[in-house]
Amino acid sequence: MIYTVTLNPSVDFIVEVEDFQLDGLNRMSKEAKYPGGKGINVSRILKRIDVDNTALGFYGGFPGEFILDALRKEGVKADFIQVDEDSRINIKLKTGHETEINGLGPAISSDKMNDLIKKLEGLTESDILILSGSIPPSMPKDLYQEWTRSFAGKGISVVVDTSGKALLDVVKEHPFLVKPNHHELGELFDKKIDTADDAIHYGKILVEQGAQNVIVSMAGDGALLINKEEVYSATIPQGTVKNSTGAGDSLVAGFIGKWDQTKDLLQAFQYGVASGSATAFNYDLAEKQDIEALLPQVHITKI
Ligand SMILES: Nc1ncnc2c1ncn2[C@@H]1O[C@H](COP(=O)(O)OP(=O)(O)O)[C@@H](O)[C@H]1O
Ligand SMILES: O=P(O)(O)OC[C@H]1O[C@](O)(COP(=O)(O)O)[C@@H](O)[C@@H]1O
Repeated sequence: MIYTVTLNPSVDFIVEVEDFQLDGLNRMSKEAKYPGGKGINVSRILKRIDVDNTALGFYGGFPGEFILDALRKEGVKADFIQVDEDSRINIKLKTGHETEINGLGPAISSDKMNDLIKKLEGLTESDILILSGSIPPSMPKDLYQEWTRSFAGKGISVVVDTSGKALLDVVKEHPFLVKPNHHELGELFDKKIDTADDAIHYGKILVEQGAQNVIVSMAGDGALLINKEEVYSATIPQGTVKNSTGAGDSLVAGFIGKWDQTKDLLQAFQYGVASGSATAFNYDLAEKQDIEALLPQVHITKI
């Protein structure tokens, strides 16, 4: 079974404004609200591609109810722990540019954290654990590292999608997959990454430090899969970007879903990239048919 953990879920409030005025009154030309947070997005895509999974995490207040209700309507299995404060509302402002304003999220007490740990205690070797997104400020900063050490140590495949020091610390604990985008990868080494060669160079360092597989996504400019044995690059389908929120999460979901079904890394990589682009070309996350329509445009080459 695949479990996703979203410590800091969100309502993603997508707001479009034409001719945005910084100091003026702006009116929305289009708006939408979706359940968000990285693990939740992964679970929604997994469900859409028929991969059994359970979403875990914390929820609170009316945004939390919105998130759970939306997951219920889509048939996503969810087992969330209620907290006192409201789940966050993240603003995704579309003005011709994409600007994101993400909230801090509610405080999580150590009792609530222990409730979540209890839910994870039953995981076994055949399970996959996906830890995605920011860690709320009230929780230990090294939580992903601790959990990766503990669960990967039991033979569970752990996937971590995070950034900064949390990511650098996690790779030492041998996660099955990490997926920085090229900006996040550059940040780790204080370098600007503009080329695939640079991305390969720094991606390989994450592998040397312990990650089993590293996917470096570079938005519309390609993606790389790097492990101890090989490096592969993927072409990205052509299309019009409608809303790239959740594109990275869709890549992770497509990759892990296909890996779970086939144990074939290249098929998984191709499916992951098609999933990321299919979401970027849609307003909400992609549907299975959108993903599969893009597969012929994703060509994988060994480097
Ligand atoms: N402009 C784009 N055109 C086509 N596909 C895109 C575009 N932006 C993102 N994607 C798809 O989404 C994936 C993840 O996007 P990226 O922006 O690199 O990650 P993140 O969302 O984590 O920042 C890419 O590998 C690609 O498949
Ligand atoms: O936990 P963080 O890092 O604040 O990110 C949360 C945000 O990321 C998202 O999961 C989207 O992530 P990606 O665009 O990287 O796939 C949104 O749904 C959510 O608002």
